[in-house]
Amino acid sequence: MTLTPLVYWAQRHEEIYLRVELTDAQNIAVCVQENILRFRAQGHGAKGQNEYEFSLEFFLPVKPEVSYKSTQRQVNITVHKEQRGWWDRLIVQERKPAFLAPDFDRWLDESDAETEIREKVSSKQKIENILKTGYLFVYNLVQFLGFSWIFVNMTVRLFIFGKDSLYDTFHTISDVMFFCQLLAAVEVLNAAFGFVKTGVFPTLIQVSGRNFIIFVVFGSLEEMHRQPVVFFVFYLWSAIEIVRYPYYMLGCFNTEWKTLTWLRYTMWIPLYPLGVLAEAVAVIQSIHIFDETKLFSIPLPKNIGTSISFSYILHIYLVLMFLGLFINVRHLYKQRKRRFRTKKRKAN
Ligand SMILES: CCCCCCCCCCCCC/C=C/C(=O)SCCNC(=O)CCNC(=O)[C@H](O)C(C)(C)COP(=O)(O)OP(=O)(O)OC[C@H]1O[C@@H](n2cnc3c(N)ncnc32)[C@H](O)[C@@H]1OP(=O)(O)O
Repeated sequence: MTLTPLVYWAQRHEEIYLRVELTDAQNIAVCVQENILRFRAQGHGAKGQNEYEFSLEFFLPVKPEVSYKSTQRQVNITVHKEQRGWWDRLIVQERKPAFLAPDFDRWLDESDAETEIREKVSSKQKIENILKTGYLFVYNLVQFLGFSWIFVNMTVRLFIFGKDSLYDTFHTISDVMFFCQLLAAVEVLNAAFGFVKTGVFPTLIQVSGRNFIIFVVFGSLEEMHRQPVVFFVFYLWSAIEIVRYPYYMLGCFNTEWKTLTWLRYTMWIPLYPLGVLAEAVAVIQSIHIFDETKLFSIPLPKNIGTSISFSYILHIYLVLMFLGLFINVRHLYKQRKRRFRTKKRKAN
C-alpha cells in the first residue's frame, strides 16, 4: 500500500520550494508533466518505512525542469515558475489536502521576498563595485608610477646633463613610455564598457593619437630617436599624467584634494595645445625621412607609377590632429565647466 508523506511548501517570486518529510529516502522519482508534480520514493515517513507518493497540480504554470536534493531527514524539491510573480495558493484546488502545509522555516510574504531579492542584488552590486574600484585603482596606480618615473627621470637628467639630455630621451625613456601608452588602450575599453563616466571618442582620439606618434613616427624611424622634439612630447605628456592619474585614484574612493582637482582641470589649457604642437613638429620632421626611406610606402603597379609615400598619410594625419585637438579641447572644457559648476553649487 502506498502512503502520502507530509509536504511543506514556500514560494519566492520565481520558485516554489517543497520539503518532503522522509528520512533516508531512496529510489526517488520526481517529475513535472502537464503542470502536475508527481513524487514517489521509499523511506521512513509518518507511517514508518514504506513507499510514499503524492501529486500536486500547481495553481499557475511551472517549468517542466525540476530539481531535488535528498538529505538524511528530508527531500527538498525546487520548481521554477513559468512566469515571475506571487501566487495566491500552491495548487489548483481551493481546498488544501491534509498532507500539505506551509513551510514556516522558509515562509516569506510577498514584501519580505522582495526585500530578500533587493538585498541579494545589492550585495552582488557591492562585490562588483569593490572589484571595479580595485581594478581602476591598480590601473591608475601603475600608470601614475610609470609616468612619474618618466617625468622625474627626465627632470633629473635635464638638471644634470642640461641640453645634452634632450638628444637621448628616446633611448632612456621609450621603453617605459611604450608600456604606459600601450596600457592606456585599456582606457578606451573602460569607457566603452561603462566602467568610467566618460566618452569613448575623446579617449580613442587621445590614445590612438599618442600611439601613432610613439610607435609610428618615433618608434619606426631611427633618425627621429635623437631629435629634441621627443623630449618635449614625452615631457608634456607625462606632466599632465602625473596629475590626472592621482586624481582618478582619489576619485576611486570618492575623495578629492582640491588643488589636485584644480590642476587636473586647468593644466590641459596650456599643455594640450603645446603637446599637439610638439607632435605636429615631430610629424613634419619625419615627413622627409619617410619620403627618403620609402618606409611604409604603398607600392603601385608598374604601369601607374612607383609607390604612394607614407608622407601623404602624415599630411592627412596633421589635419586630423588639429581636428582631434579641437574635439578634445572642447570635451575637456565641458568637463572643466561641469566639475567647477557642480563644486560651486555644492558650496552654495
Ligand atoms: C578614430 C581615431 C582618430 C585618430 C585621430 C588621431 C588624431 C589625434 C589628435 C590628438 C592627439 C592628442 C595627443 C595628446 C597630446 C597630449 O596629451 S598633450 C599633454 C596634455 N594632455 C592632456 O591634458 C590630456 C590628458 N588626457 C585626458 O584628459 C583624457 O585622456 C581625455 C580622454 C582627453 C579626457 O578625460 P575624461 O576621462 O573624459 O575626463 P575626466 O573628467 O578626467 O573623467 C570623467 C569621469 O570619469 C572618471 N574616470 C575617468 N577615467 C578614470 C580612471 N582611469 N579611473 C577612475 N575614474 C576615471 C573621472 O574620475 C571622472 O569622474 P567624475 O570625477 O565623477 O566626474
